[in-house]
Amino acid sequence: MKPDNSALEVLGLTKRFDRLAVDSLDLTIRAGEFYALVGPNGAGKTTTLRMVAGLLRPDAGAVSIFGIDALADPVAAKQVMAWVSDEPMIYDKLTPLEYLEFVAGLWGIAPAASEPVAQELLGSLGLEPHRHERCEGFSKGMRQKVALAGALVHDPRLIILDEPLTGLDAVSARHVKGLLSARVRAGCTVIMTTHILEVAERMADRIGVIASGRLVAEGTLAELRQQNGHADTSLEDLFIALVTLQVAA
Ligand SMILES: Nc1ncnc2c1ncn2[C@@H]1O[C@H](COP(=O)(O)OP(=O)(O)OP(=O)(O)O)[C@@H](O)[C@H]1O
Repeated sequence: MKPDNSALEVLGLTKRFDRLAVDSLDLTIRAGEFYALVGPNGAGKTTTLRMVAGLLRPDAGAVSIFGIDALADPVAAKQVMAWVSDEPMIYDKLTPLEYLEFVAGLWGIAPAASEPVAQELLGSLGLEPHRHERCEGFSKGMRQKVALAGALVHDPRLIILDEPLTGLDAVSARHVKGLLSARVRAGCTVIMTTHILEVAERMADRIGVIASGRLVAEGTLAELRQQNGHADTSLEDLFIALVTLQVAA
């Protein structure tokens, strides 16, 4: 089911709660691309990514991560990916450095190997001055960055983030965007949900639009514009047009 260069292949992914949240979704993310998933509130973005990350069992469908069947072998799949929730949980009594060393230990990475990685992550996220302070005194944005650093400490090839920029100030947002772009340049694949369409427009190689649990459009910004028939439309206008069409259908 996996084309040679795909990082993630989702086929027929379906999840129903009291109503259908993800509706037989097909999605292919190429290795090395920065992919933004956008869509209205309740469209099924988080539910899709939680199933991909192995946190929620799909009712139907298949998930392949670099060729690993993530439903049959979730441990192997988790080793090559990172999941960063929009509600991060970290250990408050630890300092960022201790937290990263703790997470690295869970992955079986020796402290001698993890420490330079942790220091580099904290530096690139602007947390270096706070590395020896306990997380309990941190703001929401600082906690988000510690959680992101923790998710990257095992050097995942696929990084999946749910709304990573929400609640971050401009400086922190720039740190996170810089870190993610650097990871993509180094060959990682990033999938991110966002409501900040400007971020999708500026950062993503391709954008997927989800509505009512289905992928209703996908492509580069130029391709989306072409599909919509307006060469100079903003992503916001395209988004509203696509989503309105979906609601009317
Ligand atoms: N644990 C749950 N129990 C019941 N319903 C759920 C649960 N999680 C999600 N849903 C429902 O599934 C649908 C999709 O929700 P989801 O959180 O995936 O949307 P989303 O696109 O991420 O939205 P948002 O942009 O608001 O975060 C919604 O109708 C939501 O109410």
